[in-house]
Amino acid sequence: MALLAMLVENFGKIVLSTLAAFLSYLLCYAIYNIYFHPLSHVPGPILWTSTRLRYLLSIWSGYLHTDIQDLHRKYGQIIRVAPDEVSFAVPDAWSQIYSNTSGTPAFPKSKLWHGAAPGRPMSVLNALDPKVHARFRKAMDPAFTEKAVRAQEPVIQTRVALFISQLDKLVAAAKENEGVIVNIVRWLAFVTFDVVGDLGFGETFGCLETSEYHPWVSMIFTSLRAATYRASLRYYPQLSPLMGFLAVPKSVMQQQIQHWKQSVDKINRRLASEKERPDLISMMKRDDDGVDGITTAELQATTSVLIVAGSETTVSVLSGTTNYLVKNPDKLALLAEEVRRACNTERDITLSAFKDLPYLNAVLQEGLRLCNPTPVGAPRVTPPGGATVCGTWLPGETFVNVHPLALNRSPVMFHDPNAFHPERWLSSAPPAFSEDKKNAVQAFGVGPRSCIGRPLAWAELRLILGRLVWRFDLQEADTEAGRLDWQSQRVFSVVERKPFEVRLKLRQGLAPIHA
Ligand code: HEM
Repeated sequence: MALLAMLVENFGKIVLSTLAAFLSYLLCYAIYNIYFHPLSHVPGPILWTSTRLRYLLSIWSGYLHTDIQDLHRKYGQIIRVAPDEVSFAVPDAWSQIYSNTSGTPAFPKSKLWHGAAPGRPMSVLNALDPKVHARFRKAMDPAFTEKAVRAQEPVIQTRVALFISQLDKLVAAAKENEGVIVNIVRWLAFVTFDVVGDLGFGETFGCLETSEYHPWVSMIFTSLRAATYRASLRYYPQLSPLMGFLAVPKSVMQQQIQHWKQSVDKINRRLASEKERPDLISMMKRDDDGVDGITTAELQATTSVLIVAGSETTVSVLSGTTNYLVKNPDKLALLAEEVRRACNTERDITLSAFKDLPYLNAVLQEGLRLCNPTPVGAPRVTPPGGATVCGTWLPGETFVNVHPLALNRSPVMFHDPNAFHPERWLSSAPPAFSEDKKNAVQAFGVGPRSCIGRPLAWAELRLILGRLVWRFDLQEADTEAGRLDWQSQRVFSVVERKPFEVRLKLRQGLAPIHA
């Protein structure tokens, strides 16, 4: 009783002393990080290097990518962006961090960002052990080679043809010569999700047929934003349960569970069907002992990852590139001229007809440079014994990252870095671009965990953009959504794409499909 009375009487003092102790601890922690931490020699602003709070606020605001780009501009190519994190804007860092180089294995992923969701089987993304990851890649490889993509071409072409035909219907319904204003981001999302759904699940999401997002697809961005919040909170595990509850509403958690169940159902339906078709599921190697292939549960988790990894990225690059093209009509005219000259009729348009078109490839390279779909990069950690990257010694368990935007838009790497100049990628590039460091751009990543879907992505990028520009004249729409500045959008692991409108007209001399 006496103790309780004393506590009540001194409640104010106890709170104040606890607060003072906490603030003193915080101050000592910040002073240690700024002046005595083994990374204190790496330049960076005190607000970012003293605690991780500023970094987290930046993630939560959706502007980590541009904040880090600004910090690189101010503090240099190798900077400290949190007490235990260093960001590199040096091309050599790609191979030194992400590749297996002469006896030094690629730096591992951190559990903090890449742990499997509770109750879910392991997928290729969170197979953290290099040997297990190698088993996944070996089992998946046959589905992602150039040869496999050629076999998958009929599936891709069918979806792209429907994309064109649906847009044609909209154009045909508009007044002659006026064309129609469409939110092209939606349509590009419809086609990329339907392609990857058809290849991954053996059934499309029906987005193109219904001109609507399938609920599974609508959920993806909310899910990724929730996953970004949840992962970022793992930096402070003590606060995680409370803040996790605040940052990720229960309804989103329930939707995520629902999302997972639907994926499993779709994959099981595909596995049970007798359909003989060249899709991803049929080409990945299965082994329920998990020795010479991936198990059914691993296949379910990996296919679900493929749908997201294969669509969110491709749709961002296509939308961003279209955004730059309509704002640069002279470049758009060059592209249209090239693709139309290459194929006289729509039937002539094949993967092989478009594969080596220099200007189409240059436009897409420039799109990948300016509109990187994952501009916050791919975090890794140094091995327990520490490592040297680009001449900078880093203790063990230091977070490291190459922030793509800081390199891709750097005036040190590129002439006129924020402008859209496909010409810089041509073999006959104008002299102004001769000093460009093209190897700074690694949109598909580097090393054993780089993008397995690269050949498929290139096939989709060329066919979808090429066929769009072959059939339609595109113009900037004089609407608010038509003026979207691509670079201003927020990022939560992937770009939070805003509506972007363009005016579409049927190319002169072509008859509408739906006359
Ligand atoms: C323009 C389109 C694309 C871009 C820019 C892109 C970019 C990337 C990058 C940078 C990584 C490496 C991430 C890391 O190092 O942690 C990656 C990994 C991955 N991508 Fe892509 N990607 C694209 C399209 C695709 C497609 C079409 C698919 C398949 C349908 C795909 C499937 C994957 C998978 C499964 C991984 C994980 C690989 C592993 O962990 O071993 N991506 N992608």
